[in-house]
Amino acid sequence: MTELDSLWEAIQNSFRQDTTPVTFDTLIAPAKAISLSQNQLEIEVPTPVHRDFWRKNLNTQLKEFAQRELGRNIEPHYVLEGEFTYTNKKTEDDPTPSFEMDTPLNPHYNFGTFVVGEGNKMAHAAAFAVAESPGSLYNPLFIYGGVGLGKTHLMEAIGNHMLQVNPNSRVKYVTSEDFTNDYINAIRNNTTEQLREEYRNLDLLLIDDIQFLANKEGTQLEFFNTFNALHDRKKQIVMTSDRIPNEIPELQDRLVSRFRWGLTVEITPPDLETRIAILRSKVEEDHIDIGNDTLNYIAGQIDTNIRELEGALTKVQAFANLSGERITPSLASQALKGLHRVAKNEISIATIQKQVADFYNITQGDILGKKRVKQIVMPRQIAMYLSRELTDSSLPKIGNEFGGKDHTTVLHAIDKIETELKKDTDLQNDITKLKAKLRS
Ligand SMILES: Nc1ncnc2c1ncn2[C@@H]1O[C@H](COP(=O)(O)OP(=O)(O)OP(=O)(O)O)[C@@H](O)[C@H]1O
Repeated sequence: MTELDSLWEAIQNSFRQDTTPVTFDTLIAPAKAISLSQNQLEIEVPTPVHRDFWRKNLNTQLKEFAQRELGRNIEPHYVLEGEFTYTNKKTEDDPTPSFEMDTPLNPHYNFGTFVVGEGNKMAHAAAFAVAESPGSLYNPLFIYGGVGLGKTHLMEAIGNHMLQVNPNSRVKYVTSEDFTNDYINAIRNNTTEQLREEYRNLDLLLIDDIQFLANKEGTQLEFFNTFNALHDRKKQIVMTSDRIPNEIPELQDRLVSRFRWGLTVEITPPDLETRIAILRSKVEEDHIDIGNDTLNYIAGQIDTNIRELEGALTKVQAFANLSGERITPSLASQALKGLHRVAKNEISIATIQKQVADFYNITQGDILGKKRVKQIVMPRQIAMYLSRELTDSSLPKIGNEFGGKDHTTVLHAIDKIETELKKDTDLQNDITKLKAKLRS
């Protein structure tokens, strides 16, 4: 063993004794010492979140441990393992938590039950770091990604962790719709002062699905003031959304810029290994007897949404209970018959364009083209909307497949259709028919 290896082993052991197993596994164990000179120890870390956490929370201890081992002072230097796609802005310093909770968190949504994979490791590390250092490391933390990928799970895990460390912490979890309703009710009942008192004295505010603040001017102003009050006092704010802040339509610029003060992290759909690991952890937790081959089969059927993945497992279990048969890949295939047809990857953007064009008696060329007449613009926007709904494609990819259009055009189309859908029943019927056709 080299001097560096034995030094690092000793340092890691000291950290292991000094921290909880989950902190150690998440933030300390992934770091590796890569070189040691007279006074500099170079440490490689997997993500910028790890680097920030080491710099801010572990640096002093690291120097102490190294001094104890080597008998001299060293200066740690952190380097990143690779490049990461994330947006990071500088943050503030120091807080401490204390509380009472009126929105119960789901106790299952904790870090221990969260399976870490390629698509969520950055979000997981950031959430954990925030739970360990609320208000100081990344404030706000903004987690975004597709439906059913674990955003709420991670967000509530932060709350559960904080409450575990300090049961008096004031933690509140709300969806942005709850926040809106609270605000409207407070105006109606003349209780805005109480509402402010409640929200502005929290240690941790978790706001889910923040995109629903779009178009709500009054609520946005109230939220802006709540945000500022909490941030000024170095209290942690965590938000989730299906998209990045500047893609949320009609969100005031001052909110967009505040949302980007902290860290914005994306969760992307899990790869096959992660899906299998999620299923495995679920069957172990529920003591279900299912072989790896069946788990592989189920994980192969659903590749986008973890909620659907869990639903598929439940379906297979129910099918086995009803039929009294053992769970095998062939039983799973029977139980999930028909499911694969609606799996997102089965439908291509080209098929959507063709079906929509046929439905509205125009050509696929019209859909791809640039004509701005109403009879074409609306079907084009519907096709873009369905491409987002029924495939996994990103906005730029959809734009590309629609004759090289910009992703903001796609976003605009989706928002337009979503808004129209709220009031136009003919459009609702058309979309239902088109979806049924595409899935048949
Ligand atoms: N990495 C993971 N490990 C274990 N379970 C997970 C993981 N990711 C998601 N889940 C589970 O998948 C389900 C859906 O997750 P969650 O509700 O957090 O998704 P979401 O991204 O908030 O979805 P939505 O966009 O609908 O709000 C939950 O039961 C959650 O526990």
